[in-house]
Amino acid sequence: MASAVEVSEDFHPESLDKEIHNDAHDVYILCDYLPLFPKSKPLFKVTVTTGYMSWEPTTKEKRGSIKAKRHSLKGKRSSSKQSINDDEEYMKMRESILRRGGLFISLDDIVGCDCMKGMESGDCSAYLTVYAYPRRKKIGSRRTVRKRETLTLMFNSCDTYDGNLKEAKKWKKVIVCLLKKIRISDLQDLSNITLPTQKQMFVLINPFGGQGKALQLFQQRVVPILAEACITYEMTITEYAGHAKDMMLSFNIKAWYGILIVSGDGLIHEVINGLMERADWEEAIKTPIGVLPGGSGNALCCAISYQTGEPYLDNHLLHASFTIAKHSLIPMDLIAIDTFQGCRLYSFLSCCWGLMADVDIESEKYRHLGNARFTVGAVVRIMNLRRYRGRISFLPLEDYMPPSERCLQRSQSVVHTVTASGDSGITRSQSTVEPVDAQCLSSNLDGTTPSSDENTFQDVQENSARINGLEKVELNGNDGLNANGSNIEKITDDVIHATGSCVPTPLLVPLDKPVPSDWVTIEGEFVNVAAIYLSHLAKDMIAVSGSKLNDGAIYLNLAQGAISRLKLIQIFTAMQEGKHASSGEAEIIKVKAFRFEPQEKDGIMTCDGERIPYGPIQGQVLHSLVNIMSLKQSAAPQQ
Ligand SMILES: Nc1ncnc2c1ncn2[C@@H]1O[C@H](COP(=O)(O)OP(=O)(O)OP(=O)(O)O)[C@@H](O)[C@H]1O
Repeated sequence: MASAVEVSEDFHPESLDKEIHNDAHDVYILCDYLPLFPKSKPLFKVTVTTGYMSWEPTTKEKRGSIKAKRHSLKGKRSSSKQSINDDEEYMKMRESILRRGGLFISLDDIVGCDCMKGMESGDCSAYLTVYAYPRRKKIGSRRTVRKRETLTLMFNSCDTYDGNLKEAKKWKKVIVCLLKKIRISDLQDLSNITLPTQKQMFVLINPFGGQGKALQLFQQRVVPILAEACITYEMTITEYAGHAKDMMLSFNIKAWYGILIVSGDGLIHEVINGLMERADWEEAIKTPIGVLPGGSGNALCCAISYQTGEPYLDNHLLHASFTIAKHSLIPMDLIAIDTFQGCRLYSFLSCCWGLMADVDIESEKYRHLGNARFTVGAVVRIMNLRRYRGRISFLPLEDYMPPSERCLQRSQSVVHTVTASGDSGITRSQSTVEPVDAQCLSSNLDGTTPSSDENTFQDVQENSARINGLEKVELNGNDGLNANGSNIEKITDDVIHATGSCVPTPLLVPLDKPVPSDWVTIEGEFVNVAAIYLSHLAKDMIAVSGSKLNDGAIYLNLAQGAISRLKLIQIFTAMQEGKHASSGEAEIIKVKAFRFEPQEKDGIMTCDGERIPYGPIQGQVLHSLVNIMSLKQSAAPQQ
């Protein structure tokens, strides 16, 4: 990091050309900053370089006039440390500028700048306002949060407004280039630099997301930040469940920079599945996707903030909007999910069966509580605990060591077979396992009607019928419906349409075939079965604190049937801070692929928080398929 350039007070910007010549990576600007005393001498030396902007008093005499400011800086010094990089030289520079009574702001905290005209008649000055969101200590808390700050430079060396505006525009361009990491080797070259034309964002808003305030929040609190960052957009409000997915099927990927989703995880699921169903899915799924918290859970948005060290417990919308304004593209894994009805879904968050799925769907009736609906739902469900019998198979990502306390039977290299005659049985290479329950659906999905498996095949039929039947039951009971009471429609919609692109999934064999021999199978009774791929399930539910967007891993959360209510409450409590870890009765296993085969007739299964037909499903990781708008990932998540 180069040091700031010392220049005299009568400095003229062009004179810097010579000085920056030997240091082609950094640009320095010096201009008048006269917000308090128009038409007086410059108070500050303003420096802009690749890492920061700073304001310093130019003369000793003038220092008294900014005494108050220097005082307030003391508090800011330590609190803003987290938002700037750790480069030693950079820190030294910052400290020295602050010591001299200056202001310092990291370019990482600046979203944009704009030229303006003075309000007063006769003022021929041009103003350049810089919009920044540095982190400041939250009053009464040890946490830091971003606060909007504007810094205004006045240009008044010319007698005409046009002359001053020309100068202001020039420095605006310099700042924009630095923000966009466009190299400027010489200020004379500035006119030769063409800034990339910015394509618009396609903004999708679910008016029923969360507590139904997504549109209002977007207009009041997001639009101003997008404007400061010069991000243009066109807004579309979804009209029905499934609308976003329909739009994605014919979305013109060439016409837009990216898709900005203002909703919860349900709309993100729709967008991803719409893009993946297209014939050109490989290109379409690379369309940058940004998310703003407009739902109840907002798991992806929380996970992004968590990984980048951005606050999300306080004013998440502001921090997520800042992320969009400053974003880089970070790849995210998707999970290809095959359902027993032959549907292919693409999941970015979770596939759940048991407790978590029950809570997600059953807590819909507490939607008015916002994010708290999950806590209330969890307490209600734990008090009325259900257990589900089934078989879980997975391909471990790392060496898998089952906990010795486990009561369940488990076998490495267990193969379930369905013979040509349709007899269901088990062959195993190592440990002893009881025969598979004859009602296991997955062994019979090829449609054969063997004598011993007749029930099983009927189960498949019944399962489909149950979905239709459920429609009435749930509508009558007003249970498990989404914002417009369309949950069942959503299931039906997915069942009918979710075929689409055939992305290769080499780890998966058809659901009616036994899992490959290098998979592990566990059979028994479970309270919770969840394949999770993000750190968060909701704002205060950190299911897997170590999960990254693109770590190629699925985190299988299994709670066996013997688990106590107390233990479950302890787990849910620990999840609020991400301190939940593997224990004997509740394991977290890192896998590449999984299969769930329920043996109970009734239950709830969810994919990304949306209900899917109840029956066998399987999934595998598709590494780094999606481009997500995020900040650069920080070394350690903070909150
Ligand atoms: N205009 C609409 N009318 C009714 N339903 C809609 C509309 N637009 C979207 N939906 C559906 O609303 C459901 C819920 O939306 P979303 O998931 O975005 O919010 P949420 O459930 O509050 O948040 P989260 O999933 O984070 O908890 C989705 O299944 C989506 O398909």
